[in-house]
Amino acid sequence: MTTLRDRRDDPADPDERRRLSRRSFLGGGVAGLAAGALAGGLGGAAIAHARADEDAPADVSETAVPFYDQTHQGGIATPPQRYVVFASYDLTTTDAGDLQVLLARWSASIAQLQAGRNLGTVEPSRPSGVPTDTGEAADLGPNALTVTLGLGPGVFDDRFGLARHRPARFDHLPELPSDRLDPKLTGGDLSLQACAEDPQVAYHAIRDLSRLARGTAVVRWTVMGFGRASAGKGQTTPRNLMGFKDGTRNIKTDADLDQFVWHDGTDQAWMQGGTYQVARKIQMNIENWDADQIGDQHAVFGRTKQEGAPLSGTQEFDTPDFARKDASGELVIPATSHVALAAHENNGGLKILRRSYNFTDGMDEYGQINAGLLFIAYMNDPAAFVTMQTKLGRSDRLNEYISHVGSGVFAVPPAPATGHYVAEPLFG
Ligand SMILES: C=CC1=C(C)c2cc3[nH]c(cc4nc(cc5[nH]c(cc1n2)c(C)c5CCC(=O)O)C(CCC(=O)O)=C4C)c(C)c3C=C
Ligand SMILES: [Fe+2]
Repeated sequence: MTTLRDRRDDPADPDERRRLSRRSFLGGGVAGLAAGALAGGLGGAAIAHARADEDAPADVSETAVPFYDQTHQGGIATPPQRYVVFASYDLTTTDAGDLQVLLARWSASIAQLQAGRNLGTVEPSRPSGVPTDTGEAADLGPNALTVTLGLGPGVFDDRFGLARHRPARFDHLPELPSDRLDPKLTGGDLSLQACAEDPQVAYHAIRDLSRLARGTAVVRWTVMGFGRASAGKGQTTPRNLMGFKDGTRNIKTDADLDQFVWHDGTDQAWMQGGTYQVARKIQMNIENWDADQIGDQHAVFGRTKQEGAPLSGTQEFDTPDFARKDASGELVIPATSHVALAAHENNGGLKILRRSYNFTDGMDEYGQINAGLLFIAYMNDPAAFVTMQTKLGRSDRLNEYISHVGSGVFAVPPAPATGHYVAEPLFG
């Protein structure tokens, strides 16, 4: 499966930003209007933000990521934006037709939102009219918004008659070592991951898409995240709330995406070009971490804090030497450090694409900081996560400072062609 287009669409590159904006503007007309009509007869969408001027100064608020006619949905291999709002939904219907309509309305609406348009009218002309768009993103521009739509394992249970379409590798995640999952933060029939360079744009997308779901699905759990804690190709490595660079050895090449992330369609053709999404809400015991000595913090991750270098090297991108020993015969990168346990060299070559975000929920009832990592990862077999987390959950030195409290796994189909919708082949 080719991924060139996804990798090229890098809003960090000023030329690419202009190209994306221009392409969305030029390509958005007919398709956008058709999509707007499908999204519930919502006319009057304004193309206010995309620019046709190739020489206009780059502005990330003007960047639009195309939705239709891509090999893969956005928000997976497209460059991570600074903010996320993640939502999992429970279906409240048992009618496959209702699910079909929701997926069609969501798809058409996501296309509008990613182009920087409102979902219909913010200000109806008649005083008795109710706005179809809540309006808080009306002046903000597309801000590289991507909304990634996933289907939970429950979609393929006996409720909708879709069991024959369930991919063989796709099921609920098993209970894993060290899990402390809160049922209220776990599972879901559908997921939406809205990422954007402006938090209000991401929030607006989830708010208005949730409105559209009324009568068919309700929000089960959500996380608002900031400070992308993962690096895409060409991006500097951000830091997580423990102060460490996160994403240094993330998947960054098309070859790795093809091998580890994109589904090849074997056993279920509708998933070709799709992937699986694992979302984990991981709480950090921040006060304890902040009181820890720097030597132990280094040993927990197997990397230095300031530079982010493996303990066997000096520079961030040095290849870790997991066999290297110090003068007293101890491994320089401890065997129970986070990176030693997670590295592909020590897991039969296994890799996953991470797309995590920091989150905070303020303070808990004990006056402690309630914050952590919304860990999101993409892979072509959820068993990759299960294998890794089984190992990490058993032995990771990081476990003293974190708890997995929320969880979900979702099948993410490929992007639809213009005029079609995500997962449409399920209803053929
Ligand atoms: C099951 C998979 C993983 C979970 C869960 C996870 C949680 C988690 N990770 C950090 C911080 C860091 N992780 C780093 C590397 C890293 N982590 C995983 C997987 C999971 N992490 C992998 C596969 C890797 C790459 C290992 C390698 O090849 O070396 C790093 C180091 C920098 C980097 O390469 O990204 C940090 C830092 C936290 C804080 C966390 C849960 C809260
Ligand atoms: Fe990690």
